[in-house]
Amino acid sequence: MAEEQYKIKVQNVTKEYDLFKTQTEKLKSFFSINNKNVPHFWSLMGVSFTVKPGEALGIIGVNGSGKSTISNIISGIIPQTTGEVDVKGDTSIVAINSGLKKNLTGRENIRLKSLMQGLTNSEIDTMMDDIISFADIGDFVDQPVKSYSSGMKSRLGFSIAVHIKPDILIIDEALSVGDDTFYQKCVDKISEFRNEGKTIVFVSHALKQVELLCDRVAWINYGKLKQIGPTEEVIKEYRKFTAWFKKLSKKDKKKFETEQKDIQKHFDINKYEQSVIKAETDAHPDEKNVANVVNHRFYGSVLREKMSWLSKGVTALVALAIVFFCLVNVSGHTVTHVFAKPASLFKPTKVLEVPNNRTHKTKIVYENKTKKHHKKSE
Ligand SMILES: Nc1ncnc2c1ncn2[C@@H]1O[C@H](COP(=O)(O)OP(=O)(O)OP(=O)(O)O)[C@@H](O)[C@H]1O
Repeated sequence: MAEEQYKIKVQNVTKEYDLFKTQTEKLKSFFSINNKNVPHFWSLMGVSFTVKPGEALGIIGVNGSGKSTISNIISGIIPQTTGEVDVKGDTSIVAINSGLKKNLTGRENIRLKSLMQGLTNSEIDTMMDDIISFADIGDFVDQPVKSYSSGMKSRLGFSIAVHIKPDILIIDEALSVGDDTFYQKCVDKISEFRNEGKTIVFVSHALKQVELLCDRVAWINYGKLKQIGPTEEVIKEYRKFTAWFKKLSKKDKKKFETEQKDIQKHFDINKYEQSVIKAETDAHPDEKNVANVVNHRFYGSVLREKMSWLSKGVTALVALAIVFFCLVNVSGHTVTHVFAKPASLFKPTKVLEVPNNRTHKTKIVYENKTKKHHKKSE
């Protein structure tokens, strides 16, 4: 069987957040044996899909459903908690709140983002005027980005992203803040991008834009992939859902949302893994090692975000050793002396400088306890 051609593949991807209330709570959790009291939230509860080369995939869903989480994971901005993410090529993300450094000017941001994408300074110099002219932000290009409106940030971000010509362009709600003229320029640029056979992931609430720009759509619903398929079909179902939701009373809306969020809070990753193993074993009864393959897919490509007990122990030991050697250094004793007389760690040797009529100073070292003194040099 020929292997499926894809540009992006996400498989069994989850994202967990710890909902700490304070920084102290976060610090305490590092040292605590039992973290069960910290509430968890699963922004994604096992999402799988592929994006084919040259395809424009729309991602839709209500607020907080996990759209930005998945687009940030694909772009490599945040890591997934479990699952496999395979992206074949460079990505460039345009999002309202990502990518631009607010203390740098527009021009500096252009250079920084382009350098990060692997372009050389001379390539950037050649593109600079085009990027500035597309963004159309006038003299503001030499002002710090923190002084920009959200529309201006979006213009600059979009302009940089399309000019550095990535293989995959990810647009997260960035068109929603621009005005009509800029929006049309972006649509034209995206179409141009599509005609060049580049891959696009387009996250948006604007269903009309999605209909116009996307070949297929993924509907993410409270952390799960509810549906993926041809744009028309998925948008039709999504519209039915939003129409149903709008008709609910305020109380029922609240109840529905709370129920969904509760499912996300109580998601059990181990149960999910078992369900994937079962489904894959049922689908391929002759395959051996399904459990190992699934476990490797879940955890093989992610760094554990939480430290194991062994790592915590080793980190604590290293920290203690560093503190010990600092104290030994400050005390002025040798390590063997401190081991022989641990109390001396807190009784530093005194160094007195006695002036004399020679060209260098004479140091007389007094040991605290004995008050003996030794001439170190003369
Ligand atoms: N750093 C974080 N810590 C805790 N929860 C987070 C964090 N980032 C996102 N979330 C939660 O994850 C869920 C998904 O967020 P995400 O931003 O992906 O949603 P979205 O679909 O893009 O929403 P919107 O349409 O409003 O942009 C939300 O409930 C959000 O509160």
